[in-house]
Amino acid sequence: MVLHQMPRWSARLFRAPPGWRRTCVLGPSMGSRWLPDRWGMYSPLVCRGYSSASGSPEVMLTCKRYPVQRLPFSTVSEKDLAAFESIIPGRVITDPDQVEACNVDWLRSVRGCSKVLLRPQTSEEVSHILRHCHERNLAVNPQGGNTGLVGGSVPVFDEIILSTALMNKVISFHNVSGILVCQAGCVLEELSRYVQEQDFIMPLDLGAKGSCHIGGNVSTNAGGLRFLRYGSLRGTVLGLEVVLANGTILNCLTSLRKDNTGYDLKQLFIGSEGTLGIITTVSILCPPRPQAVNVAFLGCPGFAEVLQTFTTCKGMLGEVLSAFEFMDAECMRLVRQHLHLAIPVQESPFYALVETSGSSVGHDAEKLGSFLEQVLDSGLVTDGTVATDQRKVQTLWALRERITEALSHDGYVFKYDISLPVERLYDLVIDLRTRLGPLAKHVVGYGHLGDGNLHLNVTAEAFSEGLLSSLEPYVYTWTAEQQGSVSAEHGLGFKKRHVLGYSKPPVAVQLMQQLKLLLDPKGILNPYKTLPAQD
Ligand SMILES: O=C(O)CC[C@@H](O)C(=O)O
Ligand SMILES: [Zn+2]
Repeated sequence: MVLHQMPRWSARLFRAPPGWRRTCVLGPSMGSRWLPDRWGMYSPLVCRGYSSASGSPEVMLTCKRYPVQRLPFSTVSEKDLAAFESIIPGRVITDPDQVEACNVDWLRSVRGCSKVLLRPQTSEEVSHILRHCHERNLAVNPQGGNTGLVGGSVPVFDEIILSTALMNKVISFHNVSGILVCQAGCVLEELSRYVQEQDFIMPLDLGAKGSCHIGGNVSTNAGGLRFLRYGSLRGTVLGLEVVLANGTILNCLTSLRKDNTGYDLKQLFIGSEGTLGIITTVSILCPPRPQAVNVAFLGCPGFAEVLQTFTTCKGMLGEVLSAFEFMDAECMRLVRQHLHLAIPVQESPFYALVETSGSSVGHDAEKLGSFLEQVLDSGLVTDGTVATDQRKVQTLWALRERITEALSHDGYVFKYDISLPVERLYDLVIDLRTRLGPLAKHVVGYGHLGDGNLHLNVTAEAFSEGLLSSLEPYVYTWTAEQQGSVSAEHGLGFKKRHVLGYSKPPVAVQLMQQLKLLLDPKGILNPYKTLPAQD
């Protein structure tokens, strides 16, 4: 371990908070108001939030908070319910309490008023449901783990909620190629555990792993914590089965690494947030499980030093580097304050989390040791700690993964997920602190520095139009001026659909609208999402 070669460096032990990273999936009854949060725990915040008896304020209806008009879809009739019941007997949910939980997003920032929740188990059932909805002009909101951050996974009005929760079977896993084929509703953490038992890992990892579904991950093209090493789902997803708006099943479920026959149709459904079709089955390439994983948690005196640490890291750790995340002091303070997690290094203006994943314990430790020596000696890093055993590795990761959760305890959160040239990644955070002054409670910046992805979060006691108008369109204009992306990895959903034009030219937006019309002529699939409203 690095500690032995380098006495200045201390590997410290932290106690994980009780219940940390407990796994759960939606209970079979769906009658419970205790829903798992994105981190797979039954957190008090979520329990309070979903219990109307607790007296916590109701989330304002999306159609009241935002200027949005219901499109002329039909409304669900008794005959429709009977038709659904014949397709999925016993899995048509109309109990208001159960449906309500699926009407509200995890952040408790948007709320629809759907009256019906459907829980199919197979692609054929999804196909029959969509055929009926298409004929009847009924709008449908596909929903996975409901962990999205842009309001894409809950209805805006009374769209039927089609949950993938019961589509949770692994279909096959090939332990030579590492190709996993599974249904869309498999929970990411359960898949991770499943493939790990066979010495593989999932190519993506997210803070929300305990609740999010692989189908949701693919339909939003989720990025996450392993992107730096394993790249986008656009590369690791090998095939998809998708049900189109009219109920047709499109089988592109190949498990081939190479296939240049015609247009790559599956790419249309990756990242289109359920607006072009509902993903029902996924074929995905899993990398072999690394034999040695090390995590270093470092304190840096400034953002310039974080950047230089990253450059040094790439140069010295090269092929074993698997993650480089950064956090500012403000977000770590909130993690300590709201989650009571101990920060293992001296208080610093910035922190970096570096992960290496390789095949040789000794080789990786040696490389990491020289890197740490170099960054410490040159003053790029002022304090740090290293973990090699799994429990400590997870404890360090928790400090990064649980920032979103900590922020949600701080009040209403305005979220921005931006791609920027890495050297400008933190400028907007500094700029906004001055611009917003006391209007904001906290302005924090953290994210996937290795991918040029900033998570800019602004907290306030409550949602406020005034604060919103100081933030938008300012943040988007600023980002567009740097040729950045206004949504790096969270998608556009409902909340960001109107800003697509900041990152894509009019011709591209028009082509997207034409594709939508071609695949979903009645617009029944996840309406009011992804594409800007058309007049
Ligand atoms: O809450 C956020 O802004 C980011 C969530 C997620 O993408 C993360 O990287 O932790
Ligand atoms: Zn992220």
